[in-house]
Amino acid sequence: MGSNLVEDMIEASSGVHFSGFHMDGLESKNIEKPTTSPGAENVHKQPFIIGVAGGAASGKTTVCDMIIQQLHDQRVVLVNQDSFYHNLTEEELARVHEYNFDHPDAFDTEKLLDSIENLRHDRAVDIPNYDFKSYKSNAFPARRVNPSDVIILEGILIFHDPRVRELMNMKIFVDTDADVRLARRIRRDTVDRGRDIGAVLDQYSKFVKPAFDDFILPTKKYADIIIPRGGDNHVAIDLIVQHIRTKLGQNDLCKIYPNLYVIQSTFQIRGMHTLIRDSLTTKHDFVFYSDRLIRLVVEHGLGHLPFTEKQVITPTGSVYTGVDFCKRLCGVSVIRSGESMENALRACCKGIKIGKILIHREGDNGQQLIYEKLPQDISERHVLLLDPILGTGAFLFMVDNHLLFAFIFKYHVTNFSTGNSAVQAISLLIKKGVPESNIIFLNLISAPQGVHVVCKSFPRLKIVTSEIDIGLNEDFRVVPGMGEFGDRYFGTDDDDNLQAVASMQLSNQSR
Ligand SMILES: Nc1ncnc2c1ncn2[C@@H]1O[C@H](COP(=O)(O)OP(=O)(O)O)[C@@H](O)[C@H]1O
Ligand SMILES: Nc1ccn([C@@H]2O[C@H](COP(=O)(O)O)[C@@H](O)[C@H]2O)c(=O)n1
Ligand SMILES: [Mg+2]
Repeated sequence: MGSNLVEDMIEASSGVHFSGFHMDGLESKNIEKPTTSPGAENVHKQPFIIGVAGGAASGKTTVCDMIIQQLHDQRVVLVNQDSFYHNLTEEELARVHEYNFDHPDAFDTEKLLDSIENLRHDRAVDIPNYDFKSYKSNAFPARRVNPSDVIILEGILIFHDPRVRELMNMKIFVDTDADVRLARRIRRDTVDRGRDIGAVLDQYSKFVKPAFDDFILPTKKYADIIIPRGGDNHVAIDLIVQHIRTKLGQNDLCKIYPNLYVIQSTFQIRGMHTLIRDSLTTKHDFVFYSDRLIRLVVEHGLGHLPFTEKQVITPTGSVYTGVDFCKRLCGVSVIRSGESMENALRACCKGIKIGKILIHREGDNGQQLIYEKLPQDISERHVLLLDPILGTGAFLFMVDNHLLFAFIFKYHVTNFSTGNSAVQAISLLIKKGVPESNIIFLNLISAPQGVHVVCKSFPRLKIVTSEIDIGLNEDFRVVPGMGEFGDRYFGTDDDDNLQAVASMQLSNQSR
């Protein structure tokens, strides 16, 4: 590629671009469109959903009760899978000892999904109160459950259906020895449920044990946390409660995507954001405060790199056990805005190699022209991908049964210099052999739409950002945003015009 062409493209990339793929003709395709009303998807807070599975009488309910007790200042609701047992027919009731209550088909999973969907959308639901004595789910009045900050789903087979599993932000498996479970079950079923010990043992050997081996135990692999000894394991429960508290204090998107990291907000950080977002801020101040913020994001991103232990001798002759920095690193900036982050990276990582990527729409046929200059051995390096704004999303889709990098298009109008190019850049890095888990994407501001696309498409990559904005406006620009980052940073915006508009808006507001 000739240098003139590259220069032309860099020049062109400072304006608003229609990249890759046009909306025309797309309406009929079944492709999710981004929300155009700013923040629509963000206004409603998503609950933190915890799944608790394990064998019958393993201590699931006990663990849930302890979590709820410790989260006393949060709105927490427990939804038990038992509530969704099918009602038995007269025939089944007559031969209840032959009914398998431990099989996945014993539950009305559609109804459970429906209830959770309602709770997630802020609607109260009526959950049946199952009666283990009469085997009926309508023996008692239903329980009214209100939307909450935390929803705990508990049950022997709560991890069985992938649709239920996918709703969960955290999955816990209570792992208790089979003999302990059986002993507890005998006591519970004879004392609390008025059953005969012979029937309890028959049910156990005929249904409970085989179902545990066939359906419950195989779901243990989905657990994020396995708690041995159930409610006796106070350390595990404390850690879980701490984790939930952290997640509740975080941006909603961090609860959904474990690969998204928003740096802890402080008044200093808010102050810097206030300055760079202010349309009246001078170029000099914009660059100064952007640089400060970028430095923080870079330092935070570096904290996600692997390390090795290292011991040194201090001047007092003592041993200090510390860590050695990860050596095989490289930065990659997405031209042009990403270049504003290079200095901060160089200041933190002496002599770091920095590659560049430019992605440009060529013509109207959706072709992408990609300029890249990357280190030869990039596949062996951890990559810090630099782009200050993650704006719109993009979609991976199939064309003629081929899912290829060349077919990754943006499906709507976007500003080329903002984050949408991230998906193409990441795909290019992966195509060059960089493992997805070796990529850390650093930016200052992310729009939820961009986060959804990047985090879903690349779940092993990490995004480190300093603030998540409300959304995108009808022009697919991040709002509240900060305008054209590249233009403001490199001084190619029409300052006078911008400031005149802002002053006019301010004076209108104060009238
Ligand atoms: N750590 C424990 N020590 C003693 N008994 C326990 C313990 N955990 C639970 N139990 C008892 O065992 C029975 C089953 O516990 P539960 O929490 O209801 O299990 P699950 O919900 O998994 O069926 C209950 O009677 C409960 O009181
Ligand atoms: N009518 C019923 C319904 C269910 N069971 C047993 O309950 C167990 C699940 O409940 P946990 O609280 O122990 O998780 C399951 O093993 C069923 O066999 C029942 O006995 N009668
Ligand atoms: Mg229970």
